[in-house]
Amino acid sequence: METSLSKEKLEEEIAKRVREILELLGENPDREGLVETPNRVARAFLEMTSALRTHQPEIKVFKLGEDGVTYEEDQIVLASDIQFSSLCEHHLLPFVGKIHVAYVVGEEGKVAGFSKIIRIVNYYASKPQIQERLVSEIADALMQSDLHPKGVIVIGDAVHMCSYVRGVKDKEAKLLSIASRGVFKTNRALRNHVFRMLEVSNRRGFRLG
Ligand SMILES: Nc1nc2c(ncn2[C@@H]2O[C@H](COP(=O)(O)OP(=O)(O)OP(=O)(O)O)[C@@H](O)[C@H]2O)c(=O)[nH]1
Ligand SMILES: [Zn+2]
Repeated sequence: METSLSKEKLEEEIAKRVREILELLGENPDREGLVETPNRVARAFLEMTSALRTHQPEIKVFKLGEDGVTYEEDQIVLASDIQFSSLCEHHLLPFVGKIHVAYVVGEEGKVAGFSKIIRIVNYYASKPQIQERLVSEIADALMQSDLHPKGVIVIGDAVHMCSYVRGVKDKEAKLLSIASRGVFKTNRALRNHVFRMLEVSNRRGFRLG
C-alpha cells in the first residue's frame, strides 16, 4: 500500500501503536526506560522497511573491451559474503546472513559496479518477506537491468530469529536458498563452478583489519 504520510507523521502513528502493544503486553510505557521506546521502534521498523517507500537504486554498469583489452568471454563475476538483514514476513523478526551474487558477463560485455550489487541486496532486504523471494527478486533485478548478463545466481544463507529465539528455538539451523536465471538455470557445470569459486573465496581467509 502506498502511503502519503510524511516520515514524521508515519513515525508518530507507528509509535502510537507500539505504545499500545507495550500496554497490552503488561508493560508501563511511561516508565523511564520505555518513554522513548515507541519512537525508537517506529524508526527501526521504518529503516528496516525502507524499500517499501523508495525506488530501486541504479545499477551502474561499465562496458568491457572499449579500452582495447580483450576480456574473457563468459567471464563469471562473483560478489560474495554480502552481509544482509531482513524481516521475515510471518513474525516481523529479523533474518540475518550472507548473500552471494554471481553473473556471467553478457554479449555486450558489461560488468556492474561492485558496490551497486551490495546496494541492490540491501535494497531488496529492506522489507518484510521470505528468504526465497529475496534471492529471486535480486536475481530478477540483475537480469532485467542494463547489465544484460547471460545468467545470474543468487545464494542466500541466513539464520532466522523467528526460529532462533522463539518457536523451535534452534540456534544452529540455517536456511540456504538459491535462485538461478539464464544460463545458470540450464548449465549445471556453470552452477558448480560458482560453488567452487565460493569455496575458494571462503578458504582464502583474506581479511583486512
Ligand atoms: N521457507 C521459509 N520459511 C520461513 C521464512 N521465515 C519464516 N519462515 C517460516 O514460516 C513459517 C510460519 O509458520 P506458522 O505455522 O504460520 O507460524 P508459527 O505458528 O509461528 O510457526 P512456528 O515457527 O513453527 O512456531 C514457520 O515455519 C517459519 O519458520 C523464510 O524466509 N522462508
Ligand atoms: Zn518468521
